[in-house]
Amino acid sequence: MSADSRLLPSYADLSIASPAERRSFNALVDALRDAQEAVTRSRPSESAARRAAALLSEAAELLGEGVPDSEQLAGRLWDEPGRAQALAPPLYIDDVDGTSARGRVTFSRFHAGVRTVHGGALPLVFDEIMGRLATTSGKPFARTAHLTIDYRAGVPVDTEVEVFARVKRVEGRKLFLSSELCLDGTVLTECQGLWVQIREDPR
Ligand SMILES: CCCCCCCCCCCCCCCC(=O)SCCNC(=O)CCNC(=O)[C@H](O)C(C)(C)COP(=O)(O)OP(=O)(O)OC[C@H]1O[C@@H](n2cnc3c(N)ncnc32)[C@H](O)[C@@H]1OP(=O)(O)O
Repeated sequence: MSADSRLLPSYADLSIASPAERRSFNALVDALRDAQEAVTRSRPSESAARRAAALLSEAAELLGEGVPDSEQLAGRLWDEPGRAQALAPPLYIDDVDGTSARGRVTFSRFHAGVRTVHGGALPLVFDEIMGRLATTSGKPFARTAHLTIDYRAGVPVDTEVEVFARVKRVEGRKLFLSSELCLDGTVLTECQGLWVQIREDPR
């Protein structure tokens, strides 16, 4: 896959892994997402639960103790939807320019509370799209300082919803952004956010 540099944050480093390593690691994270969802949906027999637990433990053992976080790939494959981490659902970012961003996401039962998406899972997506918007188009590294969420209506699982974000104004190092998650033109959840460009890049 050839990355569209317009969609990537200023700090994305695509040279951290070869194309083959990227593909195999991304497939591993996809399998982890599938396992999370399968566990959530299942009601296994005692023996099936024990067998599945043993297989998952074997996979964890195979992966070993890991590398220092500066070398990890999880969360850093910026051109992959979900950037190879399994905490947040994969966000497909379709467009980002200097002032707005647009994407799509499908939550599944792993992220559900009672029939609708859990209120703690939604900020993962807002932080992702607004964070991407705050740091693309040549903007320097910035951190999330403040988020306010309004839950207008429940977000359904297993349904693709659209996510929009925009820069409302910039005051020095402060970027004020807003974002909303919509289904068929109806706003389900909205978010106001403040990103602050840090004085010194720590990376
Ligand atoms: C899905 C999971 C995946 C996991 C896979 C991970 C994979 C890994 C990949 C790498 C990922 C990289 C992604 C990076 C993005 C983060 O890391 S975001 C993480 C969450 N955010 C944080 O941890 C931020 C913690 N806070 C801070 O670091 C500092 O407080 C900040 C936000 C940088 C600000 O610090 P500062 O520059 O010293 O700010 P300061 O000079 O005090 O204030 C500047 C201005 O901002 C205002 N301000 C500051 N904070 C606030 C606030 N909270 N409210 C209102 N105003 C504020 C001040 O009032 C001030 O305003 P003015 O007086 O200038 O008008």
